[in-house]
Amino acid sequence: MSGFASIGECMIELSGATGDNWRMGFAGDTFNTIWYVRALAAPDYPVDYVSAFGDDPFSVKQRDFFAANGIGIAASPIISGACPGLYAISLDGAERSFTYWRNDAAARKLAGDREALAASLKGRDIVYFSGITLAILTPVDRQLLLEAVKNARENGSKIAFDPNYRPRLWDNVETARSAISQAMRLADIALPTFPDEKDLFGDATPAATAARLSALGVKEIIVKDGTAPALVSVQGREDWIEAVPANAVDTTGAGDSFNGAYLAARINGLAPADAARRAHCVAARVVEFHGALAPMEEARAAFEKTM
Ligand SMILES: O=C(O)C(=O)C[C@H](O)[C@H](O)CO
Repeated sequence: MSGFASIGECMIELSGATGDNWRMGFAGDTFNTIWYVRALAAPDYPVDYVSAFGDDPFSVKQRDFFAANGIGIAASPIISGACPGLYAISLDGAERSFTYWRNDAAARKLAGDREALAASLKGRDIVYFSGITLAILTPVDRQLLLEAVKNARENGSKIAFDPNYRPRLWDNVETARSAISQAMRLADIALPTFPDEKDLFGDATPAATAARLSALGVKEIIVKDGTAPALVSVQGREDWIEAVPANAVDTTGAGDSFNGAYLAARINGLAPADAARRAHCVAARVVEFHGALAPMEEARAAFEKTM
């Protein structure tokens, strides 16, 4: 087994507006996470972003960007005539909100080719996906994806999952609850954010989130809570890991970078509580940049900083 696969949608991102001038980049929750895994795991550790792509000039630029940064696309299909989705970041102070243009994005077809999906997930140490990955799929494709993840797990991959609840992407709360719980039953590592879990499941505290996920069978649970301490709950042991102060300008990607740094640290052999400490350091640096992706060398410097 070797390598990390992250499944989902990478969009065109508009961030850091000065007046009407926007900076264009590429981002999307599961892509943001693989970006930080790429930055922080060993340089020869294979990482692939599993999605579906278009063939217009922006799709070509997107794939060139991945390749230039050492991120493969495994057997992801390239769909003729399709193009990527787009989102723009609005800021209220450093707090972000998103406007999306993504209904026809190529990524919505990521589970359409079962053989390609199975090939992309084959032999991975870790397969990662999120509630956004589930939300963008049709109900039929959502089940195909969950089946592919289940097969990967049965074949020895560890499954990591972040519910990353975005109410606007779901038809209704019941569907979101059911799909996200189904995914959690397949997860070895859960990386939820407390306010999302409170909204969706009514959890009263991060400890209640950890207890609910543990009852679903998850063994390694990290409950993020913004600038409050993260709860690391692993087989009965609980550690609360303090966040790191930051001069935040844009909180986009904070949770995703936490996940990427956490998973990279675990891949590099660190224990869960130490991995969460590193993850907080990286997330605190990421929010000091506009957009979801901080330069890899900045993430590395934050990750290596002596604690
Ligand atoms: O909201 C989404 O679907 C995105 O993927 C955009 C952002 O990059 C992501 O939410 C940040 O966590």
